[in-house]
Amino acid sequence: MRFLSTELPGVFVVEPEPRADDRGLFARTYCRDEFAAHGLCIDWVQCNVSFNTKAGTLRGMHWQSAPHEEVKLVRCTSGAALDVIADPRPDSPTYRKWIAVEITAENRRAVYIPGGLAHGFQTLADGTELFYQMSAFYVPDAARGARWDDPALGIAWPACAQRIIAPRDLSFPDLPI
Ligand SMILES: Cc1cn([C@H]2C[C@H](O)[C@@H](COP(=O)(O)OP(=O)(O)O[C@H]3O[C@@H](C)C(=O)[C@@H](O)[C@H]3O)O2)c(=O)[nH]c1=O
Repeated sequence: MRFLSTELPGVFVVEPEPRADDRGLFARTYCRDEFAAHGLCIDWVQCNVSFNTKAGTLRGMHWQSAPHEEVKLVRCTSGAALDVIADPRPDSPTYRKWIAVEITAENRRAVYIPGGLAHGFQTLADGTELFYQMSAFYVPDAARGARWDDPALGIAWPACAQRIIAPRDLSFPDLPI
């Protein structure tokens, strides 16, 4: 696996190194020792799947507050999505910074997201499924969110014919500027 750092400290793109032969390919998608060698989380307590019927489905931007911060390892197992990570912590040197990574079933990239950062995605194809490994349990009372179009973040989402967003995700208050 290749661990590629990003402009948001602590966020990594994890790329598999496929071994191809006549049958297809084989690739490691997670290795405890390699993650530990990079100082990354190796203690996953929950795995989630997120299926999205339509292209243009946007979920996020979500995180859990202390002491329930979640590290997330997110990959796309069907279709394609633009995965977005933002820093919603006003006391952070990278407050309001965001990055986007295209994750697809074909490129098999995973995105490693440290606790406390906001995560969301927009699907780029119908029938897109994401698979998450999570370092902490779901605690609904600790759920926090930033709106997809929060001016403090200014995320450049891809254009699409129709964006599908849950009412809760449209109701998050503005982050301070
Ligand atoms: C996240 C989560 C939700 N649920 C329930 C609550 C609700 O009834 C239903 C759907 O939940 P949501 O609407 O919050 O699902 P969703 O909007 O897909 O939430 C996810 O969004 C992306 C961007 C993330 O980063 C994830 O960590 C998670 O927050 O599933 C669980 O039971 N366990 C969980 O871990």
